[in-house]
Amino acid sequence: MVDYPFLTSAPGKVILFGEHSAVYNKPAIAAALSLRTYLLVTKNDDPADEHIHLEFPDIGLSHKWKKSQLPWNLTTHEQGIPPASEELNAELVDGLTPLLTTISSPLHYTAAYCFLYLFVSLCNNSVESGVTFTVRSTLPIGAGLGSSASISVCLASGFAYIGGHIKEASLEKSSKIVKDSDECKFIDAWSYMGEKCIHGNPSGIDNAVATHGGAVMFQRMTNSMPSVRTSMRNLPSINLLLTNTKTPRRTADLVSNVARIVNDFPKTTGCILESLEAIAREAYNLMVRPFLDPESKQRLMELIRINHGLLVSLGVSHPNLERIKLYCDELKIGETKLTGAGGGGCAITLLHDDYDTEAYEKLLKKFDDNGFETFKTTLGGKGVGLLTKPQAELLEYMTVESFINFNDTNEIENSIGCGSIDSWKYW
Ligand SMILES: Nc1ncnc2c1ncn2[C@@H]1O[C@H](COP(=O)(O)OP(=O)(O)OP(=O)(O)O)[C@@H](O)[C@H]1O
Ligand SMILES: C[C@@](O)(CCO)CC(=O)[O-]
Ligand SMILES: [Mg+2]
Repeated sequence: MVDYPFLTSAPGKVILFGEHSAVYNKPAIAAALSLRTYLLVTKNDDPADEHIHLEFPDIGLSHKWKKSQLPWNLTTHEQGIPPASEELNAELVDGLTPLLTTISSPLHYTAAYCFLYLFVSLCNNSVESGVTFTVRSTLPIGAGLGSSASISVCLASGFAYIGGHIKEASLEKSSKIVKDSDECKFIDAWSYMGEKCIHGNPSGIDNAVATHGGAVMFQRMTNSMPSVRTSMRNLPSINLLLTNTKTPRRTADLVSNVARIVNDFPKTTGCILESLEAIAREAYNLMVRPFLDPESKQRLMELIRINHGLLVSLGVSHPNLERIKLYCDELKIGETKLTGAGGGGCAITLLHDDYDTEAYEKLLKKFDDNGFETFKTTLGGKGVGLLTKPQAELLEYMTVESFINFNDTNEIENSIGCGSIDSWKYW
């Protein structure tokens, strides 16, 4: 029996090399961020409440469904982990459609669709009504930092916990554990289905990083083989600047546009995808060395520039991303590439060791003038976490209202954040 309220949390990610080519089964490198999404699960005391409530204030979405109206008969709850190749359950997708007709914005629709798909799949009909699922994120949403995967992981882990598919997380996840826990495998596989609801054809890299944390080289395989995730334990300390253009875009649109180009220009794009693979492999070899010597660092910088150029050729840049690159080039600050799906969202700049601090100040001013936002964050953080009552006193008085009313990301992080409360448990 689950003791309400409880919280789950998962990190965003930054892709260093290999976005988009990851969808075509090429290797890519990504690391978890310290920016995270948090899901609060509460139960009210009203016995007459027959609803399940969703509160997604970050995107302005509040909704509820009568529990008895959900298509419970369209799932098989014995199914456990879905195979890597599994498509969304078409009958369930059809069964959910009438429940989403009043939601018109695509941003809201995909979030609610992901919520319902995972909820009906993972919680069974005996789940209590009067439960509210409230999500807050310290990540920018739709900006290339894996917000969709981190919400999918929060939902999949929360529902799997309620549905009894996974057992309690433990307070100390030993850094010596090399094998993935069954719980993490379960959450990874189901959050992948959540990502499918949000953007159709995900590679699985974002949800893998949001589940397991750390830094990885990831490659999706063909023919139903499970993806390969190679942990990169001692990532060299690289000085990265993360800049958000704040230009909105949807990963789903960018991924489907690349699919069209790949289809229309198979030979040309085949070569581009192979080049992207070579870049990720060389970057991996450079980054797993114990020490990044100046020559290796220089090569890494050049790989960043080449990677960005190839992404431009696939049509996933944006004038604002090019502006970031232009300013960094002009002021000789470092090499820049877009990160995530592109089309807006964020860019990363690997800083030269000897960049001029005055030039750096000028750069920040230019970014500010353009309405861009820079982030300080650390790479390689923890994966999916759980906060439950006996350990966390704050849950005694945490309400949906207080959670929604956190003013900003600092307040969220300081009040409940994985970085500030050490009673978070990890699977
Ligand atoms: N905090 C949140 N609250 C509600 N919905 C969210 C939240 N975070 C993400 N989403 C859902 O995820 C969608 C954004 O996902 P999308 O894949 O387009 O961008 P991203 O994951 O931020 O970037 P990328 O996929 O390039 O890393 C939103 O439209 C919304 O449906
Ligand atoms: C664009 C993409 O490669 C990364 C999005 O963060 C899509 C994916 O791999 O699922
Ligand atoms: Mg996404």
